[in-house]
Amino acid sequence: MSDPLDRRGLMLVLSSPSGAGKTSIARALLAREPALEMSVSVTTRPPRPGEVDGRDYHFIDEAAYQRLVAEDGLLEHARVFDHHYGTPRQPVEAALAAGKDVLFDIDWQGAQQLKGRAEDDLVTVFILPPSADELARRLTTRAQDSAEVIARRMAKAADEMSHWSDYHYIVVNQDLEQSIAEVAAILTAERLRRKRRPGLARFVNTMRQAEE
Ligand SMILES: Nc1ncnc2c1ncn2[C@@H]1O[C@H](COP(=O)(O)OP(=O)(O)OP(=O)(O)O)[C@@H](O)[C@H]1O
Ligand SMILES: Nc1nc2c(ncn2[C@@H]2O[C@H](COP(=O)(O)O)[C@@H](O)[C@H]2O)c(=O)[nH]1
Repeated sequence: MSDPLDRRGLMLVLSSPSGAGKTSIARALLAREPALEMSVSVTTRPPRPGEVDGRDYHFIDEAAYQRLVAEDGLLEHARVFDHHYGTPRQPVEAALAAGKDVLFDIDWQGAQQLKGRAEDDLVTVFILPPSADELARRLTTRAQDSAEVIARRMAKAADEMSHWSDYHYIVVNQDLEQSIAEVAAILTAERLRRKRRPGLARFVNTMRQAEE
């Protein structure tokens, strides 16, 4: 009998203005979801204190980034806050082929590019902060960027937020635990979608035949 749980992997995208909480939600989700794999982006920005190469990002220089673009090694890529960011193609394709789900922490430009390439497999979530003041507070208390970088990110927040309505789901990240639970619920529901479960038709047919 075919496995009724047999299904296609999905691509779960989290976007938000900088500091709204994508990384915090993503980390918690990965810790509780063994079938979920993080897409580790490449970036030309320097590492923040505590960031680990290969875990948080693959930190690369401009020449390496341009090579990846030229050889079509990135599934999507964009310039964000004066640096280049991109999603390495091969690990995502390998994970999806193995039936795993992949989590992306990317901006609206990246989400738009993925939509153009893999709309059927894509589930997008926009994370909003509870207020502009709280967003500023989070960026400041994270204490990992210079005052200049924080000011630049705050200045871009309104523009980033203008893309909220292009996303399938919206989570207002006031209480972190609740936001994690909400994104986990989205993942659970999307995994159960009929279109992602090709094994179901045979499963039901086999049961129906057994009844005859
Ligand atoms: N619900 C919350 N309540 C209070 N603080 C939060 C909440 N969610 C996240 N934070 C804190 O806000 C700061 C920014 O969060 P985080 O780094 O997850 O944001 P981000 O959206 O990934 O930002 P960036 O796009 O710049 O990487 C962190 O210090 C984090 O601990
Ligand atoms: N389009 C893409 N955007 C990305 C990717 N990796 C990260 N990001 C986004 O960049 C900003 C800034 O990130 P930070 O780590 O410097 O704070 C944030 O919105 C990320 O979601 C990517 O591969 N492609």
